[in-house]
Amino acid sequence: MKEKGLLIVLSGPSGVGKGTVRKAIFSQEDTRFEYSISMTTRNPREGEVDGVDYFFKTREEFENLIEQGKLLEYAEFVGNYYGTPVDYVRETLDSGKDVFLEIEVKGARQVREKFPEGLFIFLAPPSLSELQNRLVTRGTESDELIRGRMETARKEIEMMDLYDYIVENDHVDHACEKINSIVQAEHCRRERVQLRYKKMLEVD
Ligand SMILES: Nc1nc2c(ncn2[C@@H]2O[C@H](COP(=O)(O)OP(=O)(O)O)[C@@H](O)[C@H]2O)c(=O)[nH]1
Ligand SMILES: Nc1ncnc2c1ncn2[C@@H]1O[C@H](COP(=O)(O)OP(=O)(O)O)[C@@H](O)[C@H]1O
Repeated sequence: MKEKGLLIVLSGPSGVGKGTVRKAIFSQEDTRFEYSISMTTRNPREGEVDGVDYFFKTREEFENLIEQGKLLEYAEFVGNYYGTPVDYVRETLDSGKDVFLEIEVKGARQVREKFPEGLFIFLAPPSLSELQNRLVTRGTESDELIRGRMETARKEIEMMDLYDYIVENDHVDHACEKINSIVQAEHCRRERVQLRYKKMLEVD
Protein backbone atom coordinates (compact mmCIF):
# COMPACT_ATOMS: atom_id res chain seq x y z
CA MET A 1 0.00 0.00 0.00
CA LYS A 2 1.20 3.53 -0.81
CA GLU A 3 2.45 5.57 2.17
CA LYS A 4 0.22 8.50 2.97
CA GLY A 5 1.60 12.03 2.71
CA LEU A 6 2.19 14.26 5.70
CA LEU A 7 -0.24 17.01 6.65
CA ILE A 8 1.85 20.09 7.52
CA VAL A 9 0.07 22.89 9.36
CA LEU A 10 1.79 26.27 9.63
CA SER A 11 0.05 28.63 12.03
CA GLY A 12 0.76 31.52 14.37
CA PRO A 13 -0.43 35.01 15.27
CA SER A 14 -1.54 37.55 12.72
CA GLY A 15 1.39 39.54 11.34
CA VAL A 16 4.08 37.01 12.30
CA GLY A 17 4.80 36.30 8.63
CA LYS A 18 2.88 33.10 7.84
CA GLY A 19 1.88 34.26 4.37
CA THR A 20 5.36 35.58 3.61
CA VAL A 21 7.09 32.37 4.74
CA ARG A 22 4.59 30.16 2.91
CA LYS A 23 5.09 32.10 -0.34
CA ALA A 24 8.87 31.82 0.07
CA ILE A 25 8.61 28.04 0.56
CA PHE A 26 6.44 27.67 -2.53
CA SER A 27 8.73 29.84 -4.63
CA GLN A 28 11.52 27.30 -4.13
CA GLU A 29 11.82 25.16 -7.24
CA ASP A 30 12.35 21.93 -5.35
CA THR A 31 9.42 22.24 -2.95
CA ARG A 32 7.71 18.88 -2.51
CA PHE A 33 4.58 20.18 -0.81
CA GLU A 34 1.14 20.64 -2.25
CA TYR A 35 -0.47 23.88 -1.09
CA SER A 36 -4.10 23.56 -0.09
CA ILE A 37 -5.91 26.60 -1.50
CA SER A 38 -8.41 27.84 1.07
CA MET A 39 -11.99 29.00 0.64
CA THR A 40 -12.83 32.50 1.84
CA THR A 41 -15.67 35.01 1.84
CA ARG A 42 -13.32 37.99 1.80
CA ASN A 43 -13.12 40.06 -1.37
CA PRO A 44 -10.22 39.37 -3.72
CA ARG A 45 -7.38 41.89 -3.41
CA GLU A 46 -5.88 43.43 -6.49
CA GLY A 47 -4.01 40.80 -8.47
CA GLU A 48 -5.53 37.85 -6.62
CA VAL A 49 -6.96 35.10 -8.79
CA ASP A 50 -9.86 32.81 -7.93
CA GLY A 51 -8.62 29.23 -7.59
CA VAL A 52 -4.98 30.36 -7.24
CA ASP A 53 -4.86 32.55 -4.12
CA TYR A 54 -8.19 31.46 -2.69
CA PHE A 55 -11.50 30.07 -3.81
CA PHE A 56 -13.65 33.17 -3.33
CA LYS A 57 -17.16 32.36 -2.08
CA THR A 58 -20.27 34.24 -0.95
CA ARG A 59 -21.33 33.79 2.69
CA GLU A 60 -24.23 31.67 1.50
CA GLU A 61 -21.98 29.39 -0.56
CA PHE A 62 -19.55 29.09 2.35
CA GLU A 63 -22.31 28.23 4.83
CA ASN A 64 -23.56 25.54 2.44
CA LEU A 65 -20.06 24.06 2.33
CA ILE A 66 -20.04 23.97 6.15
CA GLU A 67 -23.42 22.22 6.22
CA GLN A 68 -22.32 19.67 3.62
CA GLY A 69 -19.23 18.81 5.68
CA LYS A 70 -16.91 19.94 2.89
CA LEU A 71 -14.46 21.73 5.20
CA LEU A 72 -11.76 20.14 7.30
CA GLU A 73 -11.81 23.27 9.47
CA TYR A 74 -13.06 26.80 9.24
CA ALA A 75 -12.90 29.99 11.27
CA GLU A 76 -14.09 33.57 11.16
CA PHE A 77 -11.25 36.03 10.98
CA VAL A 78 -11.85 39.79 10.90
CA GLY A 79 -15.44 39.34 9.75
CA ASN A 80 -14.78 36.80 7.00
CA TYR A 81 -14.88 33.04 6.81
CA TYR A 82 -11.78 31.02 5.90
CA GLY A 83 -11.75 27.24 5.52
CA THR A 84 -9.84 24.24 4.20
CA PRO A 85 -11.46 21.95 1.58
CA VAL A 86 -11.48 18.46 3.07
CA ASP A 87 -11.71 16.41 -0.15
CA TYR A 88 -8.58 17.98 -1.64
CA VAL A 89 -6.62 17.35 1.56
CA ARG A 90 -7.67 13.71 1.91
CA GLU A 91 -7.19 12.85 -1.77
CA THR A 92 -3.76 14.48 -1.93
CA LEU A 93 -2.57 12.78 1.27
CA ASP A 94 -3.89 9.43 -0.01
CA SER A 95 -1.87 9.89 -3.20
CA GLY A 96 1.27 10.04 -1.04
CA LYS A 97 1.95 13.78 -1.31
CA ASP A 98 2.52 16.19 1.59
CA VAL A 99 -0.15 18.86 1.99
CA PHE A 100 0.73 22.27 3.39
CA LEU A 101 -1.86 24.42 5.21
CA GLU A 102 -1.21 28.02 6.24
CA ILE A 103 -4.05 28.90 8.60
CA GLU A 104 -4.83 30.94 11.70
CA VAL A 105 -4.76 29.30 15.14
CA LYS A 106 -8.46 28.51 15.74
CA GLY A 107 -8.48 26.50 12.52
CA ALA A 108 -5.21 24.76 13.43
CA ARG A 109 -6.77 23.60 16.71
CA GLN A 110 -9.67 22.00 14.79
CA VAL A 111 -7.25 20.22 12.46
CA ARG A 112 -5.35 18.88 15.49
CA GLU A 113 -8.57 17.21 16.69
CA LYS A 114 -9.34 15.63 13.31
CA PHE A 115 -5.77 14.88 12.19
CA PRO A 116 -3.69 14.34 15.34
CA GLU A 117 -1.02 12.69 13.17
CA GLY A 118 -0.43 16.00 11.33
CA LEU A 119 2.75 18.03 11.79
CA PHE A 120 1.91 21.27 13.59
CA ILE A 121 4.37 24.15 13.34
CA PHE A 122 3.90 27.40 15.22
CA LEU A 123 5.56 30.40 13.62
CA ALA A 124 6.61 32.68 16.47
CA PRO A 125 7.76 36.31 16.35
CA PRO A 126 11.23 37.17 17.73
CA SER A 127 9.39 39.37 20.28
CA LEU A 128 6.00 40.98 20.85
CA SER A 129 7.37 44.39 19.91
CA GLU A 130 8.68 43.00 16.61
CA LEU A 131 5.22 41.49 15.97
CA GLN A 132 3.69 44.90 16.53
CA ASN A 133 6.28 46.44 14.16
CA ARG A 134 5.34 43.97 11.45
CA LEU A 135 1.63 44.71 11.82
CA VAL A 136 2.33 48.44 11.67
CA THR A 137 4.70 48.10 8.69
CA ARG A 138 2.24 45.94 6.77
CA GLY A 139 -0.14 48.88 7.03
CA THR A 140 -3.32 46.87 6.48
CA GLU A 141 -4.94 47.58 9.87
CA SER A 142 -5.99 50.57 11.94
CA ASP A 143 -4.31 51.27 15.32
CA GLU A 144 -7.35 49.89 17.12
CA LEU A 145 -7.31 46.66 15.11
CA ILE A 146 -3.58 46.30 15.76
CA ARG A 147 -4.22 46.62 19.51
CA GLY A 148 -6.85 43.85 19.21
CA ARG A 149 -4.43 41.66 17.20
CA MET A 150 -1.75 42.13 19.87
CA GLU A 151 -4.16 41.06 22.66
CA THR A 152 -5.12 37.97 20.66
CA ALA A 153 -1.45 37.27 19.90
CA ARG A 154 -0.61 37.10 23.62
CA LYS A 155 -3.28 34.40 24.09
CA GLU A 156 -2.15 32.55 20.96
CA ILE A 157 1.46 32.54 22.09
CA GLU A 158 0.36 30.90 25.36
CA MET A 159 -0.97 28.00 23.25
CA MET A 160 2.39 27.33 21.60
CA ASP A 161 2.80 24.12 23.57
CA LEU A 162 0.00 22.48 21.61
CA TYR A 163 2.28 22.45 18.56
CA ASP A 164 4.96 19.91 17.65
CA TYR A 165 7.52 22.56 16.71
CA ILE A 166 8.04 26.26 17.26
CA VAL A 167 9.92 28.13 14.53
CA GLU A 168 11.01 31.68 15.18
CA ASN A 169 10.51 33.86 12.12
CA ASP A 170 13.62 35.97 12.55
CA HIS A 171 14.57 35.97 8.86
CA VAL A 172 12.31 34.55 6.18
CA ASP A 173 15.09 32.39 4.65
CA HIS A 174 16.00 30.93 8.07
CA ALA A 175 12.37 30.15 8.85
CA CYS A 176 11.97 28.35 5.48
CA GLU A 177 15.14 26.32 6.06
CA LYS A 178 13.98 25.32 9.53
CA ILE A 179 10.57 24.25 8.25
CA ASN A 180 12.10 22.19 5.41
CA SER A 181 14.49 20.50 7.86
CA ILE A 182 11.69 19.70 10.31
CA VAL A 183 9.61 18.07 7.59
CA GLN A 184 12.57 16.04 6.33
CA ALA A 185 13.45 14.87 9.85
CA GLU A 186 9.83 14.04 10.58
CA HIS A 187 9.60 11.84 7.46
CA CYS A 188 12.70 9.91 8.57
CA ARG A 189 11.36 9.50 12.11
CA ARG A 190 7.99 8.25 10.90
CA GLU A 191 9.57 5.81 8.42
CA ARG A 192 11.74 4.38 11.20
CA VAL A 193 8.73 3.91 13.50
CA GLN A 194 6.83 2.16 10.74
CA LEU A 195 9.75 -0.11 9.96
CA ARG A 196 9.98 -1.05 13.63
CA TYR A 197 6.28 -1.95 13.70
CA LYS A 198 6.62 -4.02 10.55
CA LYS A 199 9.56 -5.95 12.04
CA MET A 200 7.68 -6.51 15.30
CA LEU A 201 4.71 -7.91 13.41
CA GLU A 202 6.97 -10.24 11.37
CA VAL A 203 8.50 -11.70 14.53
CA ASP A 204 5.10 -12.37 16.19
N1 LIG B 1 -8.66 28.82 9.70
C1 LIG B 1 -8.21 29.19 8.49
N2 LIG B 1 -7.46 30.29 8.36
C2 LIG B 1 -7.01 30.61 7.12
C3 LIG B 1 -7.29 29.83 5.98
N3 LIG B 1 -6.70 30.41 4.91
C4 LIG B 1 -6.07 31.50 5.35
N4 LIG B 1 -6.24 31.63 6.68
C5 LIG B 1 -5.72 32.68 7.59
O1 LIG B 1 -6.58 33.80 7.51
C6 LIG B 1 -5.84 34.96 7.86
C7 LIG B 1 -6.16 36.10 6.92
O2 LIG B 1 -5.69 35.82 5.65
P1 LIG B 1 -5.72 36.91 4.48
O3 LIG B 1 -7.08 37.50 4.37
O4 LIG B 1 -5.17 36.28 3.24
O5 LIG B 1 -4.81 38.08 5.02
P2 LIG B 1 -3.28 38.15 5.48
O6 LIG B 1 -2.69 36.75 5.41
O7 LIG B 1 -3.41 38.65 6.88
O8 LIG B 1 -2.66 39.08 4.50
C8 LIG B 1 -4.37 34.54 7.88
O9 LIG B 1 -3.99 34.38 9.24
C9 LIG B 1 -4.37 33.20 7.18
O10 LIG B 1 -3.34 32.36 7.68
C10 LIG B 1 -8.07 28.64 6.17
O11 LIG B 1 -8.37 27.89 5.25
N5 LIG B 1 -8.50 28.39 7.43
N1 LIG C 1 11.20 37.51 8.91
C1 LIG C 1 10.65 38.71 8.72
N2 LIG C 1 11.34 39.83 9.02
C2 LIG C 1 10.78 41.06 8.85
N3 LIG C 1 9.54 41.27 8.38
C3 LIG C 1 8.80 40.19 8.06
C4 LIG C 1 9.30 38.86 8.21
N4 LIG C 1 8.34 37.99 7.81
C5 LIG C 1 7.28 38.74 7.42
N5 LIG C 1 7.56 40.06 7.55
C6 LIG C 1 6.66 41.20 7.29
O1 LIG C 1 5.66 41.21 8.32
C7 LIG C 1 4.40 41.62 7.81
C8 LIG C 1 3.36 40.54 8.13
O2 LIG C 1 3.63 39.38 7.35
P1 LIG C 1 2.45 38.44 6.79
O3 LIG C 1 3.10 37.39 5.97
O4 LIG C 1 1.38 39.28 6.15
O5 LIG C 1 1.89 37.82 8.18
P2 LIG C 1 0.67 36.82 8.50
O6 LIG C 1 0.36 36.08 7.20
O7 LIG C 1 1.19 35.92 9.56
O8 LIG C 1 -0.47 37.67 8.97
C9 LIG C 1 4.58 41.87 6.32
O9 LIG C 1 4.76 43.27 6.12
C10 LIG C 1 5.86 41.09 5.98
O10 LIG C 1 6.55 41.66 4.90
